[in-house]
Amino acid sequence: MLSQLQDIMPAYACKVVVRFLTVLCFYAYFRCDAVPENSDIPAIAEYFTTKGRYEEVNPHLIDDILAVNRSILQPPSAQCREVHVTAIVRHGTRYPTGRNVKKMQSFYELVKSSPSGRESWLQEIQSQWRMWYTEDMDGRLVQKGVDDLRHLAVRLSKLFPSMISEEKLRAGRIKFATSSKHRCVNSTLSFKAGLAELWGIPGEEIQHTINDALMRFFEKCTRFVEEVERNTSALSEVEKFTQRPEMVRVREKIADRLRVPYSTITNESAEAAFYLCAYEFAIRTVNSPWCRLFDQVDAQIMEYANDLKQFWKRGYGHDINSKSSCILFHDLFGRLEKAGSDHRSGVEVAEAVTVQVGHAETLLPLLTLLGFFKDADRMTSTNYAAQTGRSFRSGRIVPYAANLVLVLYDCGGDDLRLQPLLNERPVKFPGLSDQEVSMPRFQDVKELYRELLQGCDFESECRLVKA
Ligand SMILES: O=P(O)(O)O[C@H]1[C@H](OP(=O)(O)O)[C@@H](OP(=O)(O)O)[C@H](O)[C@@H](O)[C@H]1OP(=O)(O)O
Repeated sequence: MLSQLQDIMPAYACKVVVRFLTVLCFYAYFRCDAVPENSDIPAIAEYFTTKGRYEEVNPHLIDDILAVNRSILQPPSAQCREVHVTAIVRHGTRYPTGRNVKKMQSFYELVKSSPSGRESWLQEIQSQWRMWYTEDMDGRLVQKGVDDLRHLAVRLSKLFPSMISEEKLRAGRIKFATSSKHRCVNSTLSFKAGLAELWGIPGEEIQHTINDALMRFFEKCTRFVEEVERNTSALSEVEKFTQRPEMVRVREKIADRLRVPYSTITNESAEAAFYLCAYEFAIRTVNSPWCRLFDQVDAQIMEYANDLKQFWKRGYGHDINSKSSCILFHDLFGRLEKAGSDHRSGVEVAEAVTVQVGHAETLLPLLTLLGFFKDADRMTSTNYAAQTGRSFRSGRIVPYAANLVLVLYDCGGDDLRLQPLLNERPVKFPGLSDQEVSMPRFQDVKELYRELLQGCDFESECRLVKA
């Protein structure tokens, strides 16, 4: 090329042109290339929201899945004894739902028919990777999800050895309840199997009940179903965000990386690409080539899009979202109250431990009702830039196997304490000031939620008010 150039221009000019063309070629190559990945964990794994692994919230478990740190539990005095433990748990890692498998299959066909990639990651998708997801997977629990719950059971028994114990299990003082969905039932069986293996007892002897009134309250709450679930305008901010510049740019960058027209990449395409990256990692622990379609900025925008859905469908977006969990709130505090009064009157607490297995949409409305992760500004389609520091990040709150654990302690002299933990880390009840010192008094917690304890009636909250 240089010789041809020299025929038409002076030598010094040739060098300038060649240098410019070289820089241009490098720019062209890297402009379309995806994010360089050289680790087992996708650089964007923290942004997978409700499709994220539990380990991203507790990275110490990557090296030791059974690691616990009992020093995080700091009762105010050595005489404090656990009276009752309640764990409300999301099921473990699961397959995509049928609806998302369809999106993923369509996007895979689109990428297969895109121009042959020069990049190794695109060549891998187009010539090696095979679509293995099928619609009949339908959100079922995967082996990783079985392990998630088995390991959680062992860790919680190590954290609370006097409560989650073989003795209490054999005495029938550990009760299990689950959503009827197969992913939750199988998660419950896995949790029980974890304990059975730990203590060498047959797992099938441990009973559990199906309780959708508690674990799937959102289906039973008529006002939620009519005003949110079946009302597309309830999620209007979610829809609007798909047309905002941030999300438009994400789609354009995917199109650039695939060298297809911008019109080819729809919002469902971007979702499907993100899900393929997230599920390949969560289910197979593979940093798949699909993740190369997103850089960190793209992933943060995809995270916001899903958090926006969780905010408006399960969180602070609509009051009925949290009020639909009143039935679970009263079940929880009613049991704590009974355990406290039985213990104080010298009666054995019949239900020492309760394990309830549900969904992300079981936990998020309850956490919202309790005031957790409430930010100063509501999440909308237009304030993404101002929300980058938000606390309402669903991947940090309800990853697979997420768990809200409440421990009631008797510290003597009528001093009952209540310690909340989320994903095995102590959290502070929002609005209680003196928690810096130690776990709050149960009485102070009840005072904090007095209005809810006296009201929050599921039937009246969920009754559809005639227009
Ligand atoms: O986007 P999908 O279809 O996966 O959404 C699922 C929910 O999954 P999530 O949004 O939480 O990742 C699923 O919640 P899960 O805790 O059971 O995984 C929910 O049960 C299912 O109905 C879908 O929720 P949606 O709100 O109906 O989209």
